[in-house]
Amino acid sequence: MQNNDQLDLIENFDEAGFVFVPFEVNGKKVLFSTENSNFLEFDWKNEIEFIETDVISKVSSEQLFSDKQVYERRVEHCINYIKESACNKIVLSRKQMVHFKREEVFTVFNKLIFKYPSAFCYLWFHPEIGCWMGASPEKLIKTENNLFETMSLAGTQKFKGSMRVKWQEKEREEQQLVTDYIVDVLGSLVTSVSQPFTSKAGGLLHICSMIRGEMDDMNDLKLLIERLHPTPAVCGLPKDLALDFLHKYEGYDREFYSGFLGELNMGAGKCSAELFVNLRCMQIFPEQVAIYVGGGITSKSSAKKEWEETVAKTMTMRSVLS
Ligand SMILES: C=C(O[C@H]1C=CC=C(C(=O)O)[C@@H]1O)C(=O)O
Repeated sequence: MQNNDQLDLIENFDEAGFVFVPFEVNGKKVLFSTENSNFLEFDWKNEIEFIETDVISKVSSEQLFSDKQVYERRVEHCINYIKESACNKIVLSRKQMVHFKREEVFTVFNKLIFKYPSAFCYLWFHPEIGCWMGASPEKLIKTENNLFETMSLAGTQKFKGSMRVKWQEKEREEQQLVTDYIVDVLGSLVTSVSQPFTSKAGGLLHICSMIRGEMDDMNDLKLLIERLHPTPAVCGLPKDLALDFLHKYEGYDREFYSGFLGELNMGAGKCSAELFVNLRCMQIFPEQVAIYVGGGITSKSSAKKEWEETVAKTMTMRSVLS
């Protein structure tokens, strides 16, 4: 917890503290520095209790109907653009407004950490930026001295009780594009790439590959981040064309959704970091929340399925809001 209300920004990723970085590379990169923060520790497993219910927070059917029409039209436009341009993939997204009582923020966060023990769960607030909460399944980068690990995560289907699932060509291709991009931008730093495997994130399954490597200098974290962010798991390929499309047609500002966040322990002889992509997240307002969701569009996408995928992704947050 930062012990003042200053807004400290980060530039070089050679600091120590907790970073919160938006999707746009030129946006404000916020740092809660270790120096200006107090640390509170508690064993949440003994402190809180979560009773699972089947209640999902409601969105009116009129709202869903109009959101669906707008999103499906955007997806169709995106598919046509991909077919006619040099773009292979664009990760289109939207935000879903859901009713919420701000007083419930800590109850909701308790539910989140209980429900998604393997995700990176966070609750973040700064008076000048606002309040965000999320349960990210995607590691952007983890470093320890000069060793690093990153992840290629893409392709989505609902978890229906088994991890032994079949992946369609569209999902396999879309994940391979992310792996190829990461291997390409990190070049000779990469030492190993795992086979793709199925990974579970709440009620969803994704295809994942782990990519590991060695930095020439253990202070090269900034360089790695600049090469990786935003990856084609949240933006698209080629990056400049995808970004241009998103700026023109996505229709809203992503702010911190699909940016990244996490701990930096750099300087004073220390060199480690663990940063996560800000997915499965929401922005909290006094009476409602904005849940952010997206999906990778390729020439093989269907607008209806892409809508359904984003609805399934909203459930990660909606199922703790009830
Ligand atoms: C962009 C999101 O997910 C990414 C990560 C995993 C699977 C994805 C997909 O199947 O499209 C996305 O690339 C999101 O959850 O908002």
